[in-house]
Amino acid sequence: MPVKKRKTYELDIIDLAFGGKGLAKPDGFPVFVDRCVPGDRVFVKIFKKKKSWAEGRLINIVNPSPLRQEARCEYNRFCGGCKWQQLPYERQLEYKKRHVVESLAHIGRLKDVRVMDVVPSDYIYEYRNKMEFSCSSMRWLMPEELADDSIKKGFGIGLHVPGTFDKVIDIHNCHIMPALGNDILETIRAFVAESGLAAYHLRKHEGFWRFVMLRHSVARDQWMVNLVTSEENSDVIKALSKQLVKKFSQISCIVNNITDARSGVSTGKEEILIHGEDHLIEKLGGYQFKISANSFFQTNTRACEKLYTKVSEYAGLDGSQTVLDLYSGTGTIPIWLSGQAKQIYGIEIVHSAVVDARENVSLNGIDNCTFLEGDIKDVFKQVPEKPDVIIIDPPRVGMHKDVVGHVLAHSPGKIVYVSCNPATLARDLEMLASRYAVLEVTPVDMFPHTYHIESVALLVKKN
Ligand SMILES: C[S@@+](CC[C@H](N)C(=O)[O-])C[C@H]1O[C@@H](n2cnc3c(N)ncnc32)[C@H](O)[C@@H]1O
Repeated sequence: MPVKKRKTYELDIIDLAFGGKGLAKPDGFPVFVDRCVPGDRVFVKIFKKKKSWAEGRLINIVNPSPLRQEARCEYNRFCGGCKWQQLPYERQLEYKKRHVVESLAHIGRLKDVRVMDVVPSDYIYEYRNKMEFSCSSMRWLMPEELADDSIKKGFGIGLHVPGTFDKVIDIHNCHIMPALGNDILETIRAFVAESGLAAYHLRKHEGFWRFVMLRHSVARDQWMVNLVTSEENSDVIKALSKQLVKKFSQISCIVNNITDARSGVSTGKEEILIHGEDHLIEKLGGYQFKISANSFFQTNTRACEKLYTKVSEYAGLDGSQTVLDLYSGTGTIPIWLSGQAKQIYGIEIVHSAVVDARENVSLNGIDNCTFLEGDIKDVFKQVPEKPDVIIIDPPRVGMHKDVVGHVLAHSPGKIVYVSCNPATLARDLEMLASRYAVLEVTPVDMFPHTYHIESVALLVKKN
């Protein structure tokens, strides 16, 4: 075997593989290494060894690839957020397209599908409209911080080291959210540090401060601050709110979500409105959307408009069709298409998302969108009309096989499949390919500097 666990090796990175990791092949044996660029010569320590592949940790770069660029973010070597910053954006798009093509060919056995160039994100920094930072009483120290005695070693607010639940990097500057978010976070950090209340201990499950969620409305340039705590303490939360509102006129909403759940989920069991309204208003195209603290909304607003434009184009509606939108979330796709269809039905499992969808429909004065609540595999039968077009936008795991069965049984003339995971996209398209021809797939980049890629596929019924 060419490599052994816990040993270090000097390797040449020859490609990028699944999950965005660099690939080296000493004597033909695949070794995956995170945060590498093809053309890098790197020093690597093997930490996982399987029969047919191994995984190594980057120790240092012996010879950087000519492709490599300086990452803008100082936490880039450790943070789980955006690991591709060292790769120029055009190259990121090339690799993302290739990932879609290869997933379709290898997982879905769909070799001849036309895959278009990736639709890029106009903003490659400051593009995320929502960030969720964890509070920790035991923050993880970067190597240079370990040597600095002036650094407070306890409390931190930030993002996790990938694959860990208890290692939080104290992030002072995150480049993928709008810059003001960092100033807001800094004010919160200073307040929390002086508050006399402990940040959450992620192993002992003790402490008051749990998460800070920041949300931004591009349309109104307004911010929501969601302070997630383990219990209620209105004096402290109101004091922080007062400071924030005084300093940042852009904050239009502050809520306090309270949760004693042990899991790292920032959704509160109870929400208390502290300042302003309990939601933001965002716009997509000409439509307005109400976004509450716990609602799902696509995280890159401008790229979402590009995604939905592609959905409209593929749906090719002329006002006469009935559309069924599976996995409809807060109703954004039905509302986006409402002016182009006779009637649209959405199915969504999360109650609060369905409530938001219905509110969003009335907010926009729309009368041809109806939402059904429940698991699609159970609720599908309740759709009162046979759809001409089905839109499918499932979570990363893709479609349940019973849902595939329902879709095939209804066999609409056209299917538009939106996916955030090329692997499950390929698997599901293969299942649909018995009755449908996959005419075209367009990847849309919603997540610059990460290997994630959204895709829209157009399927038409075979004769
Ligand atoms: C990727 S989101 C898409 C949301 C929406 N189309 C959008 O663009 O904002 C997937 C949605 O599917 C919902 N979902 C997941 N499993 C479901 C199921 N079995 N039945 C119905 N909805 C489900 C989730 O709650 C989530 O809102």
